[in-house]
Amino acid sequence: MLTSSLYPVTWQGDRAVLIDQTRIPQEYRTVEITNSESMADAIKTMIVRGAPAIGVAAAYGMYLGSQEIITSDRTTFLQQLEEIAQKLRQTRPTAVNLFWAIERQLQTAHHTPGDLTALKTALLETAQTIQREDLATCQAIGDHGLSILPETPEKLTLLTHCNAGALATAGYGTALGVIRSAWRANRLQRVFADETRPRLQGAKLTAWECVQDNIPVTVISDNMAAHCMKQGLIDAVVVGADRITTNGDAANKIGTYSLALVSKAHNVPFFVAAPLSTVDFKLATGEEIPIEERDAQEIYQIGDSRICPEGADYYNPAFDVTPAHLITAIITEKGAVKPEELKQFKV
Ligand SMILES: CSC[C@H]1O[C@H](OP(=O)(O)O)[C@H](O)[C@@H]1O
Repeated sequence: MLTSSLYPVTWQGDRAVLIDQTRIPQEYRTVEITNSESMADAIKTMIVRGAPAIGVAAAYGMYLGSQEIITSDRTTFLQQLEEIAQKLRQTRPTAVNLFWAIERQLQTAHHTPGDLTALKTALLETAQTIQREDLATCQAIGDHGLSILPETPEKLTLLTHCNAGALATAGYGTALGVIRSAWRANRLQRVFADETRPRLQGAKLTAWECVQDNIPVTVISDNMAAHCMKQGLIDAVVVGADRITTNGDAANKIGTYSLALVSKAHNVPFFVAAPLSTVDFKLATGEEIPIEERDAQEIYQIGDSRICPEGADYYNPAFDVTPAHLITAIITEKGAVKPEELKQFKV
């Protein structure tokens, strides 16, 4: 039974309802999505974000797009559905879940016999299945995390980066799923949350999720992790991932790589929590992962305030890649494994 009640995407009859994550924590608002174009925009503008969550969103976007196609001819329908798939693919390049969910919907379309009404129904059912599977996957990740976290006489203090929580998934979360399971098992003292510049998902979203669940949380700026570890404040680091390659290299929010280096320097276990849908077995190493670069305004502006002078240049990669040798274990729904053991799950 799922214990989280926070779902970033819900299906309500003929529309997807998204929590608008750009407004948390100042306000909790939802956005109704009734067409594929709006879903693509919601993913690109990060109203919905987080690898599994954008996979779920894209899956519903494919169904909404199918409803927009006016033809009774199956070949024409499938051609136009591919155009909708391409529109959704072009939203964000790094999280493999987006592409995996779109491909799964295309497979559904191509392999569903009967008329187009049956095909469209199958697309909705597949989106709902993807969402339901991810909910169960996150719970399993959380529970497998308990087996790998350090055994300490005191309750644990865990550091996380960005938001890999219920908001980033179908619910419950991956890194925050491990944190929630540790909290429920009475093994967690406190969470340290990196603010995670420039979009501040840690300060805004992870802190908000922890407060909602009454989990003690301390927000720190991204340059504090080393100092905290040197003081012995951190027992382990648990982060999410947007794309993991066959050798166990993991792309995650920018700043994860430096956090992994600092963890290694302080001999602090560094865990990546992610569903197997985040593993891209078509890629051998992290060098091949496309890294999204986002608008410079995310760097030079906070809210409505510009913090940098005109005339400066900006660089805004949204992700970086942590090499497998810096990762203690990858926590999946099938168990926690060393990075080099990940290939056992390749089908
Ligand atoms: C559980 S995946 C969460 C993952 O996605 C985040 O990126 P973004 O907020 O840009 O979608 C971040 O990398 C998280 O670790």
